[in-house]
Amino acid sequence: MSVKQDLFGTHSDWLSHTLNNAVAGLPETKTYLPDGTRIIRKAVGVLDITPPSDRANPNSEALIVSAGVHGNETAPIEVMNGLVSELMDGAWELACPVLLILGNPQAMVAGERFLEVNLNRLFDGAHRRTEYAGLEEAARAECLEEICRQFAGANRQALYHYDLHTAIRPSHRERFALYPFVEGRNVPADQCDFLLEAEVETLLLQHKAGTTFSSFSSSQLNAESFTVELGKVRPFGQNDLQRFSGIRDALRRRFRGQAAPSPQPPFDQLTVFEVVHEILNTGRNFRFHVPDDVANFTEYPPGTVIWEDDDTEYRVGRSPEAIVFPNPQVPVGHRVGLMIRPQTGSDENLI
Ligand SMILES: O=C(O)CCC(=O)N[C@@H](CCC(=O)O)C(=O)O
Ligand SMILES: [Zn+2]
Repeated sequence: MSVKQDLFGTHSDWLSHTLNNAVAGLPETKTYLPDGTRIIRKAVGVLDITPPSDRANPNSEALIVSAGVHGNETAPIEVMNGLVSELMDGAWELACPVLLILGNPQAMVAGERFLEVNLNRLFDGAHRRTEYAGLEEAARAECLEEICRQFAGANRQALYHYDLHTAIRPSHRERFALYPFVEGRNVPADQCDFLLEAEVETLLLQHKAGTTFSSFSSSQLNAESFTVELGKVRPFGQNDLQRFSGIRDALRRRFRGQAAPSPQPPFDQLTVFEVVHEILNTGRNFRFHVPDDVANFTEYPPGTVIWEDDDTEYRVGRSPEAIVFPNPQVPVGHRVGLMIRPQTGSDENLI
């Protein structure tokens, strides 16, 4: 039997196997590529891939790469599936341990952001909250956390996590990354260069810890983690994958253990914003004053009322602020959007 058959049965590739087994609880399966690379399918949509022990890992790193945490954000899923196919077809050799994750297979089948609850709000233990008991997404978050912990425990190299997404709204900045907040943590310069290599020119620094996948891996696994927004949400088959070649090529370079190129024009300057306010649906007659169709990074002048409820309101402060991820259709307590402004002062959060 071929490696593909071992892992994916009659299905042509990883994505097809994942979509066709989204509700199945398949047992763990292990196989080896002809070059000795070990592939373990830890769960549906989760591959733990380790090069032979005598192969050099020049960048001394282990990588977690995830996509499809939101089921309708399909382009990064297609990018990852393509890289897995290349590896399995022997197009190149893997140099470092990688954990590849398609986050929410059932939502991918449904073509929806999520089924019952937003998976990307359930990490860092939030899946244990009583209101989420018995939900598919809570079980998936728990499963993914455990697999990531095992991977981090088994691979003592520097750990990196890139959680790949696409955005619901159009955006004045096509690609941007979010750096989860961890007390005392600064963005390493080599990670800024990696984002530029992936043609991601904008970085948002979170101002408080959250319950996203990247927050979990950075705070609990000590990974350097980023949520990376790579373009616009589209159904499977409708993505222009050329627009995603930056992340594809940059990830492939890391997987192969090749040296980092120095940033090249036009992708040689990272623009950094800081989150100044997270808008939450307070549930107290919450009113959101940002129109439904507004693009990410739309700027509002000082004094603009962004939201209000029966007790309070939020106005833009002394300098202009921009909105990211505006979405009032979320449950009470969940995020309606982020208010950001260009990073002030020196680059104190960058090293
Ligand atoms: O376009 C949108 O409104 C959402 C896109 C998306 O899924 N973004 C992530 C960002 C996670 C983070 O803050 O690190 C999300 O909302 O989960
Ligand atoms: Zn998303």
